Parts: sequence; structure tokens; C-alpha cells
Amino acid sequence: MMLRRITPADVAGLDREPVDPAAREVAREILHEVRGGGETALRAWSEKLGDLEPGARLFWSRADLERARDALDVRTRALLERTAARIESFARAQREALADVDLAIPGCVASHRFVPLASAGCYAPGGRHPLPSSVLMTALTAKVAGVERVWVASPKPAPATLAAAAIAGADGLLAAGGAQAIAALASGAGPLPACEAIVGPGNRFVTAAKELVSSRVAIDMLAGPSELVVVADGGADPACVAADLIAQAEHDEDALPILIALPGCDLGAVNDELERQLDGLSTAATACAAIGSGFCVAAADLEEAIDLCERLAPEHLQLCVGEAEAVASRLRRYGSLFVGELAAEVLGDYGAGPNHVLPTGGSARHQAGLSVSTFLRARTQLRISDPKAAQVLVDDAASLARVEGLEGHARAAELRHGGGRRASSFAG
Ligand SMILES: NC(=O)c1ccc[n+]([C@@H]2O[C@H](COP(=O)([O-])OP(=O)(O)OC[C@H]3O[C@@H](n4cnc5c(N)ncnc54)[C@H](O)[C@@H]3O)[C@@H](O)[C@H]2O)c1
Ligand SMILES: N[C@H](CO)Cc1c[nH]c[nH+]1
Ligand SMILES: [Zn+2]
Repeated sequence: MMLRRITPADVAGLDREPVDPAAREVAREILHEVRGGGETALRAWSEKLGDLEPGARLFWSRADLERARDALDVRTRALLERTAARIESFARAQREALADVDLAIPGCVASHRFVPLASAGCYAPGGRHPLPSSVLMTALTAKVAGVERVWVASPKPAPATLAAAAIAGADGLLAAGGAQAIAALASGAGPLPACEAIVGPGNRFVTAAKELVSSRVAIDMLAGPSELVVVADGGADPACVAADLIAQAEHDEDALPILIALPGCDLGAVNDELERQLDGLSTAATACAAIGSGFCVAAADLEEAIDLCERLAPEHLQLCVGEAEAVASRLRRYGSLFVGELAAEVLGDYGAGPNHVLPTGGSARHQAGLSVSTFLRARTQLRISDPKAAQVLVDDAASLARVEGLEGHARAAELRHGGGRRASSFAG
């Protein structure tokens, strides 16, 4: 297995269409049916797609999830709890960094308050591999943001997925996947409330359905298959470089592993390592398919490597170079950056702290990954603290209203002259 080699001039952006048109049509039909047919249609589609045995449980309550957590083997439960604690600490630090604002301007206080959404639906993929780590990343972050009702959706949930939902503090779990799960999260079904936001990664049917409901509910992003760019110099360990590329390649045949090789990077050794490490790997078939559509590119120097990274704007960017900090300070476009060979991307996948739900397909140019901000809205407020000092605002509003020909606005402003009828309540 060898990485295909291309020249720097052939490197375009990663701009992949986030939604597959064929999947969109399938998702449209499913959304329409589940929106109209509720729980019955949701169950029918889940059974038809092989996600649910006839008559099997579709909804898990908080108490059910806690029982699943308690039934999990002690070591896996402790592992999930430790991981959750790290993700939660990072999310709490993010939340605390978002300060409310109260700006005093003459006669006025202009404010914003971060207010959480009331409900969130967190999709965790379950088609190929159960991803309890994605349950923690999404549901825990929503809870830290202050979202009151958090539901997880995942097809054929594994015991660890159910336990992760309990550990994240989820209020319930929908044992369904694909577009039908997104439809139910958007419209509500049985005990599941219609959610104000739907987040989390998924396959093309999930992504298509998220796009289709995005006019009615907030979504985090249209996340596609995993991507990793590794920048490696002559000091990089070929075994680490190959292992990092394989790790993301094993997610999906459409995953995209890319190597940017600086002078001195031994491409032959990396290819040998790919061959060696793929031999006997349980996920080799998927990883090989992804590596087959990945590539490597030789950069003449650090400048060119940085330029390529900025052009690609990948989901994950791994720096296996001696001057990792200096390079990091020059980069702006990535979902998550892993600075130095020791900071392996997989440590981010499994909850070192930063979230692993990240923008793909070049959208990291303008989009950030999932965070507490995904579930918060800066709502603004205005207070008049001193009507006399605020006269300039009243006069300016009335004047500007007349410039715009909006006489009603002008009069509404002028009625506040001197504090309006309640002027006495401002006395002193
Ligand atoms: N960007 C990120 O942050 C991130 C993180 C983790 C995983 N991922 C990606 O998430 C994806 C997970 O995909 P997955 O398939 O394992 O799980 P999934 O849960 O997203 O999708 C499985 C569901 O798809 C539906 N489905 C399957 N075939 C269908 C069909 N023909 N018609 C209609 N619906 C169908 C089924 O209902 C099934 O439950 C991968 O692409 C992976 O790379 C991305
Ligand atoms: N690499 C994925 C994000 O693209 C996240 C993940 C979950 N489990 C393992 N990895
Ligand atoms: Zn991963």
C-alpha cells in the first residue's frame, strides 16, 4: 500500500460537497414520512434499514441509561468517566471564558447574556463502530453549556454507548440512526422532544438529513468523513506518521489521509510502515480504500508546507516537525491542531480535552468545531439608566428614523423624551 504522490501545484482545497445528492433524496423521503407519521414511521424505517428488531425498544429513559451504566464492567465505566471528566473540564473552561457584557454608554446599559438552547439532539454514529466517545463529546458539552433537555440518538446502541449517555447526563436516548433519527430529533416522537439543535457526525444520510432540517433547527455543521493532514520532516518517526494516517483512514472508505513531506522525510519508510501496519489490521479493508484516495506531497520547505496546510484547511492537522510551535503559530485554518509528534491526533479523538466533532471538506476555513458556543446564543439587552443622559440616543433615533422615512419609529423614540410618563421613577 503506497500513498499516491502529487505535486504541490496539484493540491486543491479539500472542498468536497458536504451532501451527496442521492443521499439527499433518500433523506428527504424519510424525513417527510417520519415528520408525518411520527413514532410509527420512525420504527418502520428503523426496522426496514436493519437498525431495530421488530418490537425492540426505541426509547431509553434516563433511568434505563443509568441501569445500563451500572451494568457496564467496572474498567470500561471508569475509562468513560475519566474521559468524560477531561472533556467536561475543557468545556467548562470554554464556558467560563465566555463573559457576559454590560457596556455603560451615556444614559444606557447595553448588554449581552449567553443563554443556552432549551434542548439538543446529539447524534452518535453507530453504523460501522459504536462511538461512545462521540456521545461524550456532544452530550456532555451540551450539558456544560446549560442545555436542559439533551437526547442522544444512535443506532443499535452498544452497552458503552448507553453508559456514555448516562455519564454525559443525557435525559434519554433514541435507539435509531440515519435520516429517521434526525427526523425524530427535529420533530419529536414519543417521549423525545423536538430539539432546538441537532449536532454530531454521521454518514451521508445523517448529513443530508441535517442539511434538510437546518431551516427549522440549529445544526452544528455538515461533518463529512474524517480527514488528517500530517506534516512530517526528516526527524519524524515513519511508524508514527503511518499509524496516524491509518487511524483516520480506518473510519471510513471515504476518509482522507494526506501526508505533506518536508525535505528529509523518508517517504519510502512511511510507505513500508503503512504496508507493515496494515498487515492483519482488522480494519485494513476500509483503511486501504481510504489510503488509496489519499495522497502525499513533497513540500520544498516549511513555507510551502504552511501554504499547503492553509489551502487544505483540514479537519485534523498533525505536526511531526522539529519547529512545531513556530509552525503552529503561523497556521489559522484547521479543525484541530496537534502540535508535535507526541500530541497524537488519536489522543484528541479520545478526549484529551478538545472536541473531536470538527469541520471537514475545507469548511475549517470559516467554521469551528463543536464547543459550548454551539449551544449558546448571545442574547442582547438594553436598559435606560438615566433618561436625561440618554436624550442624545432618543434624538438620534428620531432623526435617523426620518432619514429612513419611518415616522412611526421617530414618534416611538420621541415619546421617551425626558423619561416619558414614568420619568418620576428615574428621579435621583
Ligand atoms: N467529522 C467528525 O467529527 C466525525 C466523527 C466521528 C465519525 N465521523 C464519520 O461518521 C460516519 C459514521 O458513519 P456510520 O455509517 O458508521 O454510522 P451512522 O450512524 O452515521 O450511519 C448509520 C445509519 O445510516 C442509515 N443507513 C445506512 N444505509 C442506508 C441507506 N442505504 N439508506 C438510508 N439510510 C441508511 C441507517 O439507518 C444506519 O443506522 C463516518 O463517515 C465517520 O468518518 C465523523
Ligand atoms: N476521528 C473522529 C473525528 O473525525 C472521532 C473519533 C471517534 N472515535 C474515534 N475517532
Ligand atoms: Zn478517529
